[in-house]
Amino acid sequence: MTQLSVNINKIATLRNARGGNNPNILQVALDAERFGAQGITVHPRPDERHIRYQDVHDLKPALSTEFNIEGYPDRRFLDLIKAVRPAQTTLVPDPPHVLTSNTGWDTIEHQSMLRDIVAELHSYGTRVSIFINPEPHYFEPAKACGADRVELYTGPYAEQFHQDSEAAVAPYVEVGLLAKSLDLGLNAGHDLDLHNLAFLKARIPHLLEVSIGHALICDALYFGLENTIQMYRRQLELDPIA
Ligand SMILES: CC(=O)[C@@H](O)[C@H](O)COP(=O)(O)O
Ligand SMILES: NCC(=O)COP(=O)(O)O
Repeated sequence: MTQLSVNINKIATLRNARGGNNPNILQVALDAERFGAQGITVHPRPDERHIRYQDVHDLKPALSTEFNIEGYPDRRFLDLIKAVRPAQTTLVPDPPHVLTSNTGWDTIEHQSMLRDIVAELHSYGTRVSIFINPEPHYFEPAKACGADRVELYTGPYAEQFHQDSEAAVAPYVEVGLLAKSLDLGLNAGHDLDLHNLAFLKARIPHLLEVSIGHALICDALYFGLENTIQMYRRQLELDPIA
């Protein structure tokens, strides 16, 4: 079964637009869980333009599903993980002012740094996932770093999906099998939506988790949060597409 982790960064973006506490992040996260989210994802960035470090501290004791914290592992981020101890930490190589995540780790170049960081994070009792492009040469080094899982960066898949869905998914299927052979758990995320999700899941049935924020929150404007979360859950439960 593939778990749906709802990324609530966009809720924080909306809240921050007026400086108050509307919408209330904590309430939205609890409602998302009640509506069927199987995890909550946040990606605090150094400028705290959406989720703030304090939000992360406030969320942890309230949540009853898996908490996934994504981010670049600078000292402040590592100390946050040490304090909060989420179920999963996803390491993302974003520089400070990037608009949004746009690539995975070069696990060859950053092998020794990642190995040290994964070991430190394991000492805090968190599962560690590494955000990664669908390129086979990065997978054995990711395993050698000690990662429990990898999260496939699905931005390029989403971009190509409408032109040629088979070509778009092919590299992901290949590395999905490679991850399985290396005993690396498999997550996926970035720009997944109601159009491209079921196809990805059908081609990579052993996906353990997808984290979805931007499109899901946009859809919730039209369908409501409860309906939307249920719609995404159903995409993950459809029979395989021929
Ligand atoms: C790693 C990843 O793909 C997500 O965390 C995504 O980047 C969301 O971050 P933003 O909400 O800042 O765009
Ligand atoms: N890890 C991906 C994530 O949390 C959400 O990405 P997006 O759906 O906001 O593009």
